[in-house]
Amino acid sequence: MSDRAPLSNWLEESRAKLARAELSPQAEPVGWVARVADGIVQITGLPDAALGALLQLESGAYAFAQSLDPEVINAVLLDEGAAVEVGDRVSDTGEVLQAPVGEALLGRVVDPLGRPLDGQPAPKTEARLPIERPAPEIIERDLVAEPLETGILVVDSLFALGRGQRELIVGDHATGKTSLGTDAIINQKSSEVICIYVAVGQRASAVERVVAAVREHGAPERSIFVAGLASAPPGLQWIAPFAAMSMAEFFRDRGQDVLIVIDDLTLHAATHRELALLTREPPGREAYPGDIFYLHARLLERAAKLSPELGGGSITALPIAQTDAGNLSAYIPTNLISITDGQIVLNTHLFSANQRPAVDVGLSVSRVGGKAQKPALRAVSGRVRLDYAQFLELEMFTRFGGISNTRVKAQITRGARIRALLTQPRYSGLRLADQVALLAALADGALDAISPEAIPELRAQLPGWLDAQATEAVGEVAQSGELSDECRAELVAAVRALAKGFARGVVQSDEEDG
Ligand SMILES: Nc1ncnc2c1ncn2[C@@H]1O[C@H](COP(=O)(O)OP(=O)(O)OP(=O)(O)O)[C@@H](O)[C@H]1O
Repeated sequence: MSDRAPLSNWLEESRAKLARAELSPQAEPVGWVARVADGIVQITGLPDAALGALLQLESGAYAFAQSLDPEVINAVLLDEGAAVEVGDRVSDTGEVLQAPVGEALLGRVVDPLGRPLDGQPAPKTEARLPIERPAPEIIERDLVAEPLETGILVVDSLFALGRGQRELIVGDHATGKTSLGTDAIINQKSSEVICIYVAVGQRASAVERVVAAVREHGAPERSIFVAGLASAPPGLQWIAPFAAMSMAEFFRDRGQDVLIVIDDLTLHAATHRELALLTREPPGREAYPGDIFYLHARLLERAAKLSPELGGGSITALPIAQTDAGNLSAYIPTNLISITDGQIVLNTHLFSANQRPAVDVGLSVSRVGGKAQKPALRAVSGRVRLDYAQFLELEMFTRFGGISNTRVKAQITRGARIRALLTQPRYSGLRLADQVALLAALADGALDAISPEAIPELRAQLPGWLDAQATEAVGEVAQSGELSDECRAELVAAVRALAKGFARGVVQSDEEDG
């Protein structure tokens, strides 16, 4: 009897505790891996998961829901070599896939999820944003009216870019596409623009070259390198441009200007096709799924100039696309050409003829940037395009025989000089005043006395020479963006004086000039 008293006390206490307990049942969405192959996991038992939901597998690996069926979810793995087995538990994190954003990413090389690839500690980012975000509404946008200077004469004078523009860089393999994008990033050294380079499906060594070039010549402290490397799971490559766009939007929303180079969308399209085929989406033209246009349109629409009420920030996008045998009418290049506000076409023959950047001026176009061009540059670049186009046509005829007409001869020598001017080595961006001085001098015949072969050396010496000989004009053009008659005269006189040395065959060094 005495043994039973403690037991009944305990029972009573427990009953009282249970009565007091507030039970709030919690359901945790849990699914199971039904199939796993080629970076794709098929999951059953998560009927409420959202498209793009971030899912965590039993091994700790992450995947995101790429397509939803009533019975099964196709999710793309985001972790390399994740040990996934059939029957593993999968939980829905309740979040859509997000990318870390913030200033801590500046100067860093990271994967699309913000994990470091540069051997340094993980960046301490202050916020996260979904990788898929809506593009700004029409009412939220402003006109593209401010130039984004690339420092590359052929681009800035003939196909000027504006902040908030999307301009495709398109060309065959090894025609200088990456170099053009990298040079545009490097030239932002003298601006306040934040730069993001996104590699999709590239080799690590190629990304390393870009990082090294920006670190040596540009402003790495204002640049972010996001790499979805060829060796990374296709899921990571797929999200890379979207994650990078969210990283760009963080700065845009603070009123800053951002330049994003996406290298390249042809490989991104191939990754999208690979994932779509693995998840058994119906293949369309060239086996790409039906949403391939929408995929890139919704990505690139996010690059825009915001209205002053929203801070006036901008994202300028330079997506890159690769062609085969110069075929611009292939599926992906035509899609991208119709999504963007223009294209810079790079030509293999020009590249082999050492005319670099190998920009095909006949096929390239900038649909909005011209309006954003600084008045000083607009004033002097008007004729160049026409003169150059005429020269290219005339040059073809000269191949069939000698030219006796002096006017035609003059046009050809002038064209050859324009070609020499538009040929520009890497890492040698020109300032606005340098570009204006060169084109004004060309128009006024100040370069007529020198041979096209001497032009590269003249161009190399020009910035230092102008700083010394036309200080006021350089300052005025840089500050106002306008070109007064006095300024123009001062700049042309300075170029004429520099050209004199070359005309005599004497290459003056800066010290001699000083
Ligand atoms: N303006 C230039 N002057 C001199 N060399 C250049 C110039 N632009 C590019 N190059 C050289 O051309 C080569 C190919 O350039 P790049 O890698 O940029 O081409 P790509 O089209 O991006 O190649 P891929 O198809 O492999 O992506 C590089 O060695 C680069 O240094």
